[in-house]
Amino acid sequence: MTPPRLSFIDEIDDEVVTNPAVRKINQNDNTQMSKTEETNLAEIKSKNQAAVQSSTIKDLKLGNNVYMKETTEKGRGIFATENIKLGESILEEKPYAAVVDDNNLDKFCSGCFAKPAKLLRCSACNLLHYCSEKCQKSDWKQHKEECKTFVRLKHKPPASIRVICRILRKHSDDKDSYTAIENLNTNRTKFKQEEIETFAQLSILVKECVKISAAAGEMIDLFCRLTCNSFSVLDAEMIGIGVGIYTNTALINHSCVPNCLAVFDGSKLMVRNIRPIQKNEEITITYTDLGLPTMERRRELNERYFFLCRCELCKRYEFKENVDPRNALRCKTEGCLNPIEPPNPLDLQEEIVVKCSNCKQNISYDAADVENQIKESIDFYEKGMNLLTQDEKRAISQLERSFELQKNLLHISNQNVIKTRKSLIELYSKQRNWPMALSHSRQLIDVYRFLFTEWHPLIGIQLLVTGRILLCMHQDDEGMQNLRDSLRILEVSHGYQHNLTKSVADILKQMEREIAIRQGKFDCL
Ligand SMILES: C[S@@+](CC[C@H](N)C(=O)[O-])C[C@H]1O[C@@H](n2cnc3c(N)ncnc32)[C@H](O)[C@@H]1O
Repeated sequence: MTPPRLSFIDEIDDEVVTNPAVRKINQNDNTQMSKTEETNLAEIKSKNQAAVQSSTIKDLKLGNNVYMKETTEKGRGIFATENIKLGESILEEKPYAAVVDDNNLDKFCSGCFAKPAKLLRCSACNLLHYCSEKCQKSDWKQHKEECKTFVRLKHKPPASIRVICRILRKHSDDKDSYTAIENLNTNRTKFKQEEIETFAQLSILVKECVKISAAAGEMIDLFCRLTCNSFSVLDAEMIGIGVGIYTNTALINHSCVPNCLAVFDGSKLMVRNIRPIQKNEEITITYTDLGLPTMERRRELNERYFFLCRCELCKRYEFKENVDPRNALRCKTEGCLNPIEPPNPLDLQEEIVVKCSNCKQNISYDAADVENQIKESIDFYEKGMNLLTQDEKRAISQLERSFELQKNLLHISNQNVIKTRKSLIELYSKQRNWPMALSHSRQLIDVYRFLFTEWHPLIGIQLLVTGRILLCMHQDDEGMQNLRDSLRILEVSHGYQHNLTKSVADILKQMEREIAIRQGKFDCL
């Protein structure tokens, strides 16, 4: 599962930060940078305060059924002006700037983010690809200067730098629209010194790409804003393909039990509600992967967005008696699938006995042994993932070894089991080993139904995957039923107009027609 938010700093690999060119300029620039920074800090702080205090963003155009309000706990947020029934589009927004990820540049169009069978490559920089001349032309205003830079620089800037450069170029062309960027929350004072230093180093790289006169402090501020406000652009199946800045949607706060989700059609972002919403209820999306254990979600939200999540899901697992299945062991009693608390790494006790809240049996295990098995299964998983592109059969064998260890030890919804199953489904499908792919895919539907709300798109997508597998196995009736169930969810999570929803509806129509012809019920003319 890919979180809809960008891991902005993670995107920038160590190689870029430790690039000698960047270090050298940085050393020479050090004193100047801190002085400039100091002079700018007061100005920046007052600007930020003005922005955060501004429920005064008068020209903010949001959807018809929402308004912005400031709260003491979360700052600005978006709220419903009326009751909203399930599956509506709450906000739709084109990106202020968006770029395709480095490893997807030859797979997705840098203009519309579509994934056609064939792409045209920019013949000057050889880096960006487009689905059509039309897309290339419409992106040219953005790409023109960038293209020259890519040709000039040996080291191609990573996606995070490319997106910042696009923002800065837009700034010099259209100062008014830049207010939307300045209005984003910086959380500047909450970043660690080492993060600010990384931003300072990366600013040098940005300045190599764009001719700008922005002071060092302003640049750092921009990095802070993007870290807390940028989105991973996802493909229709919720896999990350790029990074984008959506200035209105960035006003929506987080919950691990969100009433809405961000889905994308190309680079257009749509916020759709997967639960009915009451008048004046806050609109929420998730900033993190909801398959992660609560402790990890909280840690990520705190490190990245500087808040302690107090949603009902996080609070539920503050109580020891509630075991989070996302990192749980499984009950050893036959037929009992209850989650069992995993060993605490800080606990020195070897033999652990816990009472299963479902079957009431005492479950005992050796903490060191369990930890070793988990570690071993992760090692096999990683070996399998490293072999993915070289040798699919060996990759499967390593992943199967990982799964073998996990299946009797970990809860079915444990994040490690989910990851292994997902990779196995992909590999078995590539190998056309449909029965194995089917068995994992069916299990994953159950897991997602257990973890997520009824209308979560991942359930719809897994039903679609399962339906396709079944059709490949000529199990038409069950395959069609899975596709129908998938369509019902996608109509809510993605909407009728989304290309994915339309393609599932088309497959269904086509299959119904084929089956009718086969059964002689339909005149093919
Ligand atoms: C993308 S911004 C959302 C809009 C923001 N509240 C504002 O005023 O601009 C992310 C920031 O909002 C705040 N935030 C978002 N969700 C929150 C939550 N559930 N609890 C507390 N603060 C939250 C945090 O400060 C976070 O860094």
